Amino acid sequence: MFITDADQVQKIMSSYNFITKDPDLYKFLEPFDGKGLITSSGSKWRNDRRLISPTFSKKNILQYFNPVLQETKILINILSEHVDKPTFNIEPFVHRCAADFVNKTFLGVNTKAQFGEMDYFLKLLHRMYTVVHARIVKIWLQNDFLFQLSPYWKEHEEGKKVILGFMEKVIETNNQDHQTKPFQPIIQQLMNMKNEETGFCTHQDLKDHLVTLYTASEDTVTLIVSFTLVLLGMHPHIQETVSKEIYDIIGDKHDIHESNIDKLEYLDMVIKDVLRLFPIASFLVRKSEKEVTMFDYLIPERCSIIISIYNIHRDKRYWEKPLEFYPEHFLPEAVRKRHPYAFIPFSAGPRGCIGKPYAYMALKIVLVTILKNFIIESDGTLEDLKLKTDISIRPKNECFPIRLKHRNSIAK
Ligand code: HEM
Repeated sequence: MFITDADQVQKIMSSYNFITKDPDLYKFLEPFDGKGLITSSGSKWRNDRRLISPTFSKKNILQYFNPVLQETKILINILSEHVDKPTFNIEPFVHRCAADFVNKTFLGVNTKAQFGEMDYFLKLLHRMYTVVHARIVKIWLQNDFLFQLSPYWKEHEEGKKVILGFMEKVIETNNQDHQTKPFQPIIQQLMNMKNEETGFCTHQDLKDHLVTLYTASEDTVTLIVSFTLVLLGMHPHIQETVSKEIYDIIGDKHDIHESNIDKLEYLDMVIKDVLRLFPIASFLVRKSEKEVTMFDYLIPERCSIIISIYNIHRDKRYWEKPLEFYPEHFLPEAVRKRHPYAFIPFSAGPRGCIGKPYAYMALKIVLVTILKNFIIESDGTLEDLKLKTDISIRPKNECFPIRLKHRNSIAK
């Protein structure tokens, strides 16, 4: 079943009959994610989700504000080299920065991805999104024997070795690291939950959850920052309105502070319209746990339901300018009038994204800090951005071209 109607999505997503992901598709993530939150189901998912959720509450993730900001300031220094230089692809720079702050805040390790230390790892990780997606969409690769004969197999095995090996090393290092940090990384919080009674969190649980959280965060945040910068470069008047808001709320002498986050309302609208145009997961697949009648159809047990977020986000029934970058879609009165399930970039309901508060915080820190320092320029129009999708949605040529100029003083 293919769903593109917000009413139907609401019924599916808020029902416990549809919280099982389609195992025939999600099983290809399991060699990496094991039984982490994205791939697990049933009581394992329910228990783990209940235990992990408080770790990602808006209040708890604020302790990561400064570590994310510190890494972003390193990014600014690196980007300064590109001021007044020709067009370049911003994505690898944001990706390395995101890797460093995710490593710090989730895994409790200090890395220097921004200085090239993790380039092989990040390239391999990126490649795995393509390999896993290929297995999902190319039916012949779903057969283990044929997959092992394909050129993807060697990469898949190398990816497993390097990514899982990295997580093992991180867990080992964390067990030996008794220094007190000004914040408690996610790994530490998960380890503190170790409990014989609940059975959580074994070594395997820890590894599965860390790989899942890692892969769910670094690529998503990188892509949304990169898409936003390209769109702001294409729409100078929107960029100036954001810059003015930043100046009014933060001024040009200080860094962004955690108390500013909720006040940056126009920036929030900008990010949301980027999430609308480029929903990281362009579609979701759920499986019915039992036979039900819904919207006048009999949905049999184990029926696959495909929810096309991409189509809903560009449907003229819900959006005034569906194919344009138009942050005003998120003015409070427009939001009030719209169906609540017409905008679901983080999915929704019990299986909605656990990392939403972390994502919004990181997106705002990185975008504000870049926009306080630079004016972004990019050529072309939104229509020129041809997309493809692997595990995430991204430009077909994987390039986010921009130019930078110094912003000496933010728009006053
Ligand atoms: C802009 C950033 C992000 C977007 C657009 C996004 C989007 C999504 C979507 C659409 C889903 C549902 C996937 C599905 O049903 O298969 C999801 C689930 C999930 N996301 Fe995110 N995500 C983002 C950032 C993050 C971050 C930063 C984390 C890490 C904390 C994270 C962790 C997860 C996890 C663990 C799940 C599975 C939840 C469950 O099934 O219980 N995400 N995300």
